[in-house]
Amino acid sequence: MKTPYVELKNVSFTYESNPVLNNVSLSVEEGDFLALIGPNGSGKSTLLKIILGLLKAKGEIKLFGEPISDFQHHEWIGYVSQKSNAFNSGFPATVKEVVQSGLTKKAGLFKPMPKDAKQKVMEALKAVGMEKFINRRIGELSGGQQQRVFIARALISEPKLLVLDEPTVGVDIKHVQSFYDMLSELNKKHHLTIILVTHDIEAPFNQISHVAFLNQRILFYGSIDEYNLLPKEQIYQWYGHSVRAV
Ligand SMILES: Nc1ncnc2c1ncn2[C@@H]1O[C@H](COP(=O)(O)OP(=O)(O)OP(=O)(O)O)[C@@H](O)[C@H]1O
Repeated sequence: MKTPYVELKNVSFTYESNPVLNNVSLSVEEGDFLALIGPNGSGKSTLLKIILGLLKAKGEIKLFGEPISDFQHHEWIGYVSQKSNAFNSGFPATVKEVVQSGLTKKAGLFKPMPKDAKQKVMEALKAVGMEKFINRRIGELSGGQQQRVFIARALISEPKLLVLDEPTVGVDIKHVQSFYDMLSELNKKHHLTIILVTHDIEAPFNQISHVAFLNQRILFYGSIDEYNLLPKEQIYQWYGHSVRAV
């Protein structure tokens, strides 16, 4: 059996006196495309921060087979946070500069850029369909385009696992499908394992492989085929009153 990239067993977390995660267990294997879904405030971002080592939780957490406390290869995990695409039009950095800044994770802040930096920037931009925008100012792009640039920035350090927190926030509704198509291509063609956090249960899930439904605890975890067999009313009920069945 392959070693899971992420393995959580009975993970619990409390902010001061506010319990947020209760006995969460799940695993992400190489090649998976996992959607972590749940309503606002259900603990999704907190769980990601625990996986990224930014918050310390109770329970067992292993990354690439190692206990998180021993894990050193942080460059294996690319992360794009929820509010990464909040630039105003006056922001001076170009797409090239933003993507290239992702190389410092691998090269180290004060080391020179590798000689093939430009080529790597181009490859990362091609993978997200943004190569034509290399010399544009990041602030002049749409929310969805900026999000793609931030994914390219994460890809440039050649991660094995890409973690995306609500990547379609700020993406125009008519571009959401092509955004998911791009992620699917990264998963299938570039063999990238992906964890995607979203509170959107209407997202086009046809390209993902697994779903974990979180609301403080895991209410469902399984393949997309198993998820699709769930009665819609059940999913809406898990969401509480924030979403109505159609
Ligand atoms: N730094 C913090 N200190 C205290 N409580 C926090 C902190 N960050 C989040 N919380 C609380 O923890 C709970 C879970 O928050 P979290 O951001 O993990 O949820 P989420 O599922 O990602 O929500 P959303 O979909 O709205 O982004 C919420 O009740 C939130 O108010």
